[in-house]
Amino acid sequence: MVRDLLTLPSSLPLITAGFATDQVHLLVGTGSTDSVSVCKNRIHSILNAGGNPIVVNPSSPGHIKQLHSEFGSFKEFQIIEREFTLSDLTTLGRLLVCKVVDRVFVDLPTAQSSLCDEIFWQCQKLRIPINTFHKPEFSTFNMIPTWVDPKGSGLQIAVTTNGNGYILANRIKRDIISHLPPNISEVVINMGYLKDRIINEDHKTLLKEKYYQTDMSLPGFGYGLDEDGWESHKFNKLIREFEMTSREQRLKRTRWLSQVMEYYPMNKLSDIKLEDFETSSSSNKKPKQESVSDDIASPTGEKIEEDTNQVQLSESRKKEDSKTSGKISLVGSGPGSVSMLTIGAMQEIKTADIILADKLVPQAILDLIPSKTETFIAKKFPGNAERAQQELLSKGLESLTNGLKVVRLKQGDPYIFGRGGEEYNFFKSHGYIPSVLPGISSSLACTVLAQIPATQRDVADQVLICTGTGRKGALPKIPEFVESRTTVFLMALHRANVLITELLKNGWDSDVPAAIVERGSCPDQRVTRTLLKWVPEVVEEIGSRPPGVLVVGKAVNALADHDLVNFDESRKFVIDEGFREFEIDIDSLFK
Ligand SMILES: O=C(O)CCc1c2[nH]c(c1CC(=O)O)Cc1[nH]c(c(CC(=O)O)c1CCC(=O)O)Cc1[nH]c(c(CC(=O)O)c1CCC(=O)O)Cc1[nH]c(c(CCC(=O)O)c1CC(=O)O)C2
Ligand SMILES: C[S@@+](CC[C@H](N)C(=O)[O-])C[C@H]1O[C@@H](n2cnc3c(N)ncnc32)[C@H](O)[C@@H]1O
Repeated sequence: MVRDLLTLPSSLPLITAGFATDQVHLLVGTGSTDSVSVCKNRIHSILNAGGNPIVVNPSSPGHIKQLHSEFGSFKEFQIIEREFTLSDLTTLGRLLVCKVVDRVFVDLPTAQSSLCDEIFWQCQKLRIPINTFHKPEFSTFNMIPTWVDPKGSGLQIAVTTNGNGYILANRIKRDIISHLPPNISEVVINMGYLKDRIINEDHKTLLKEKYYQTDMSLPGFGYGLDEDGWESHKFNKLIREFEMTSREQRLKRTRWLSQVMEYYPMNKLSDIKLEDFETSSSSNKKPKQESVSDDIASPTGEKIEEDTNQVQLSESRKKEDSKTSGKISLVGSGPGSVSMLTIGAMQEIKTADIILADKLVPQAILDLIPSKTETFIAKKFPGNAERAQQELLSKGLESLTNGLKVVRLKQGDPYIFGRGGEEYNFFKSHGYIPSVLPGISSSLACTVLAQIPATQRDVADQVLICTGTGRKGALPKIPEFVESRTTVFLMALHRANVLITELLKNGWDSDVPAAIVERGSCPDQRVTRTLLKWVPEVVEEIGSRPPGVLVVGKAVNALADHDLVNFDESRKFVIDEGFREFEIDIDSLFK
């Protein structure tokens, strides 16, 4: 690589979102060309961030005129029409910080470029961040091309290539923005609104109570603006729906919103309301109470089944006198990639009157649904899965009695931990025999996507697909350890520590290879290889990118580069990011 090591930092810059409210930012010089566009962009950025831009040593009367006409109406903006002196650094700043300016931008005409060195070292001594235009050697930070949502949602998108090309960075930024849903502003505004409401209504009551730790147990959803903890594994941590502590009860909506942000189709997040949570989580919700009391009891499983029976009775009564009856299919949509959807599933998606989709059905599949088709996405999140299931079934039944073609779009395969069998029985008991279309289950797709041959001669002669979480969050019956078996655990990562402990207690080899395969076949697929004994701490370290499977067995490394998977205490895991989608030209397929 041809790089001028003298000018560019060898390590990557630390990207932060710096607060600049009321700060004084000094712009020394306005550039050596007729255009003041760079200076203008900086002044706009400083004003947008609530700062006070002061221009000193403007390069020409023309520049002064242009800047006054653009920024003259801003009281925060100043131009000092004289040469720069080093004392400006310690006299033009805020009283709060002894008049030291908070940030310096240098863009001097060529004739004054010798000053750059002096300004830089003075700023270093005073610990003032400094950027010198096109001189990285005299800079401690650089501005990066940033898109600011013009609708004021607060969304900003910045891209840096760390010196590989400003134009390229701008183009990458434009490409990212072009892929956002058109209503992204409304999505961001709505999510921020719901977060603030939940914090004010749920968390503040907790803060008054003795046991509430101030360390948010759900990073990425704290009071502040820190958004770098968003992949924490905790937002998906196992919560038993029917055995929540009163504290977990109070944080229920926090978990719900975290999962909605993680799972729900991006473009639909603008329509989510807190009432959605109430309806999908407790159709018999207690009357709203002023303060959250200790006696909120989660409905028991029996209560929910009774409710479901109520749904059945009332719907079946309706059915008797309905004139036409609808049709229903339970359709497996595969792990997520469109290239792994069956033709039958595609046909069902294209011809449905209403689609009832799992929350796990990824965006790429949902995007295939014709815009005219009503889509209802299960709001199943930790702690309200049963109620959401009931809501979904009654929606399906209502549509059937109205004579609609109902497609129940399940993630992966309907009969692999998809409640497909229960749903089949439910609709059959109401006189609707579902047609069931298999899908590629994530349990097998993820092994292939991670380059794991689930069976291979002299490596593995059997495959076991096992849940990590049973009814009401119970542990499954722990399978025996078989050296020649590949075991794929689903619904397991949110309780990896408990599960692994049980496996090791039951004679599983702690050094057997293991792989965590998350968001298989989606653009943000992640494969993490490690050893079984280290899975809990690896999950803790890399955070959660659900949904994910845990694959255990010698087959995990059968095709891997042995140097890469030769783990020890100093290197316990290796990550392989991303999935290269097969290009699918759907139209040509059906010509
Ligand atoms: O490991 C993780 O990160 C979370 C694992 C995970 C679970 N449910 C989930 C996922 C996928 C996901 O949300 O990423 C999400 C999940 N669980 C399930 C489905 C399929 C469906 O409900 O249509 C789905 C997907 C729902 C959807 O996408 O809308 C099904 C399920 N949940 C459960 C079971 C096991 C059982 O009930 O016997 C089963 C399989 C039933 C069967 O064999 O057909 C139970 C389960 N799964 C789980 C939990 C913990 C609470 C919770 O997190 O929902 C619980 C406890 C409970 O629901 O009472 C874990
Ligand atoms: C309730 S089960 C549904 C399984 C689904 N019926 C199937 O056949 O793939 C949900 C679990 O499937 C796994 N899962 C689903 N989609 C996945 C994906 N794209 N990548 C990795 N794991 C996935 C995760 O273990 C998740 O906890």
